[in-house]
Amino acid sequence: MRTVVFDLDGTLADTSGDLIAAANACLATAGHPPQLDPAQDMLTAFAGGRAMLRLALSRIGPGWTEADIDAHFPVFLQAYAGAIDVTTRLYPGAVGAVEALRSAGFTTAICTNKPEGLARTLCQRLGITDLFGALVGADTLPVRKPDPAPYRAAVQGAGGDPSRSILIGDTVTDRDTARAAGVPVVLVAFGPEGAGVARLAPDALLAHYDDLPALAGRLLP
Ligand SMILES: O=C(O)COP(=O)(O)O
Ligand SMILES: [Mg+2]
Repeated sequence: MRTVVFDLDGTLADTSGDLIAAANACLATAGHPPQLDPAQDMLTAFAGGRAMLRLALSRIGPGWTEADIDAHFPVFLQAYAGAIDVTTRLYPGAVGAVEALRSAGFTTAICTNKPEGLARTLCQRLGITDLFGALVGADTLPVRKPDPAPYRAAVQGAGGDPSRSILIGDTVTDRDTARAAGVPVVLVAFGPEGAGVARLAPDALLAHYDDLPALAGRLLP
């Protein structure tokens, strides 16, 4: 069975607006004005909550430490959980492509560095839970991407074989996960960097989800 594994943030869905709003809400509880802008800071949003908090605290001033990030992180997660699907949208064609892959006999899974609970909540709100045979999040296993273990768990959870699988993602973390697992990686070219993600030397770029079924067929003949 061939398997296509998807990253979530920045790959299946544009979650950046809600991630940035939650980071700004977290700063507000500490008395700070908003530091992150939905248009300018998308790339950082897709690098995850901690990356957003590091950028925000750097803009406020020097002297912050990783302990400050750790202290802010639960507040950020709580704000995000309360407003996870306000502006978040699936990318055009994503659902159709996953349905087409499944009709063509592929199994599908999600491997994300979002906490599993939040990822499951978001998938339910977006109505895509049943399109995936497995979902592995940042805290499902003791290790997260770019460790290959969550990737392999996602493939196997969907009933697949890692040696007959590919990863669709958006960041260097996804590229490194695929390399560590020894599988092809496709990076989406509709994110904030556009086709600039080619700098990460993926096996292929995906300009639009309509192209994915044919591309998956070529990478996994
Ligand atoms: O929340 C993150 O750190 C990134 O999540 P992703 O792995 O779904 O892109
Ligand atoms: Mg991502």
